Amino acid sequence: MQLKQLLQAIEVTNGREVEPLEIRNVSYHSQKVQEGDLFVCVKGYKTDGHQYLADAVKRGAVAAVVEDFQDGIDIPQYVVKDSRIALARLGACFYQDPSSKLNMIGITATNGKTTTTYMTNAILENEGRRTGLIGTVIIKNGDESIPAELTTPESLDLQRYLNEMVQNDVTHVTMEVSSAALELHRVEGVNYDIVSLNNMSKEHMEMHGTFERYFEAKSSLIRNASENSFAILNLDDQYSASLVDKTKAKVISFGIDSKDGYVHCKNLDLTTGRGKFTVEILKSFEANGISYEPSEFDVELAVPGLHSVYNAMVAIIASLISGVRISTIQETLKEFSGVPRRFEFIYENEIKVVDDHFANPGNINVTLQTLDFMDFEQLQLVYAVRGQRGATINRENAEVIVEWADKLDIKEVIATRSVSHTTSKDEVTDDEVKAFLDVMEKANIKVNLYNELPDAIHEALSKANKGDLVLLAGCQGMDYGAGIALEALNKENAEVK
Ligand SMILES: CC(=O)N[C@H]1[C@@H](OP(=O)(O)OP(=O)(O)OC[C@H]2O[C@@H](n3ccc(=O)[nH]c3=O)[C@H](O)[C@@H]2O)O[C@H](CO)[C@@H](O)[C@@H]1O[C@H](C)C(=O)N[C@@H](C)C(=O)N[C@H](CCC(=O)O)C(=O)O
Repeated sequence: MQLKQLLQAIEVTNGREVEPLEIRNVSYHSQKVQEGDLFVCVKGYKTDGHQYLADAVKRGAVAAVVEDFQDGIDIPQYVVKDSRIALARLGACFYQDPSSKLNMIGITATNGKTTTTYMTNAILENEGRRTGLIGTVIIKNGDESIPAELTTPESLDLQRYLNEMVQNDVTHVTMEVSSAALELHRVEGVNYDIVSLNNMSKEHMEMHGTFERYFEAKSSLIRNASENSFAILNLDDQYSASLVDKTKAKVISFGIDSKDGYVHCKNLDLTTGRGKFTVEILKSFEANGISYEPSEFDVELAVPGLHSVYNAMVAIIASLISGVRISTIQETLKEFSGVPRRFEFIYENEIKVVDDHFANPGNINVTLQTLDFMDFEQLQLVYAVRGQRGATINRENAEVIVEWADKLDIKEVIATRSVSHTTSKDEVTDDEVKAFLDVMEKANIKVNLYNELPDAIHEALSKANKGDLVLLAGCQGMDYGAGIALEALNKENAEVK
């Protein structure tokens, strides 16, 4: 693509004449630069991309987009105010605006993004749509998928994936939109047909600083949605509800408690472990040429918990807007097997073992609430202290456990200075551990602290009696915590036989 065409996508402030250059590719990491690239210098959290411009030139960059002009560099430099925004717009332009050729569904929330996108994708797929899925676990393009590195990829990579999906005849893409992505302009230039913000609670203070800034980032997905799009908002969540009149999008609101929206979830029954409820369309709405008049239909949900019902409501409404038949929605949700590490039953025998990512107060609250709906003898809780997220989140996580301690009969917790989602145990600080321990001590809950996760898990398993439930809370899934537990349980079974 010609440099001139690309630069029309961004605002260059140093007004230099554009050289007639053919650009092979756009890149933002010097080590990935190849001959003929336009290199975008991004000021990051760890380092400054401007420092790598000389290296990028050596590797073949023929032009650069910078925030600060760099002396002694022998290629044309185009100065912009914000190179992350520029990177996103250049990506959309280079890949010929793929999102406008796709039905794009953007899902945000503090908790439940992954489950909601999986549910929505499963419904669309069962309706015979060719789908893409982008999120924490995988990036799926039609029949193929690769493991994901981030929840929401960097803007340029995101545009590349979307373009690959267009090339592969995908029609519907459901994606998780993280607050980090919104803060760092990764989805700038993505045209959404449907957006949703389902719930908000404290998370990612290490990036946003305050809850207000976190909400500011999250809500921008809704606030910036176009008048041609739909916004699905949850009236039972005060933050989601506050956005009803803050968007140009057509709002389809819903609630379980609230009956003021377009869609109401009633007759909710969670006693069997599977959610059962009735979706009642209270106010008519039209989407993609289909009119939905006041009516109702029943849904059975294969995954447990009230939070799953909220996630399902978003998936159901997104599917109705996308023109999916109600029977497909019902059949899919009845069979939906859930998402790895989101209240995932990894073992169900004399004892049950549940793996949960247990990341923040909001998600811990719904996880413990789900346990409260269930029948079991004693809970054995293995809490992996969260590293690199600060003392506050560990203190607040502990406070939620304490809030549920009476109801769930938690008198003892097995804790481990082990891995969190992104860090190794060596990076868990004493402050982070102490913040958790202090709250537990005050509440008279005994903590057995282990350095190594396997030791903590073995203790929990050896303590568990018939009918007990072991909760692996933040223990890094099959590749670590759940894997260790399963190996031990399978070995034990083999020995018994
Ligand atoms: C805090 C954060 O989000 N950081 C992301 C950000 O990194 P950064 O801007 O700080 O980059 P940096 O490492 O300082 O480098 C600055 C620039 O120099 C360039 N560079 C760097 C080194 C080099 O040799 N050459 C070079 O050109 C880099 O390509 C970059 O452009 O941009 C990088 C490129 O896209 C991301 O990989 C990186 O994600 C890090 C790994 C990360 O862990 N992010 C997490 C917090 C995140 O985004 N999480 C959310 C989900 C959160 C949730 O809901 O749980 C997500 O969407 O995944």
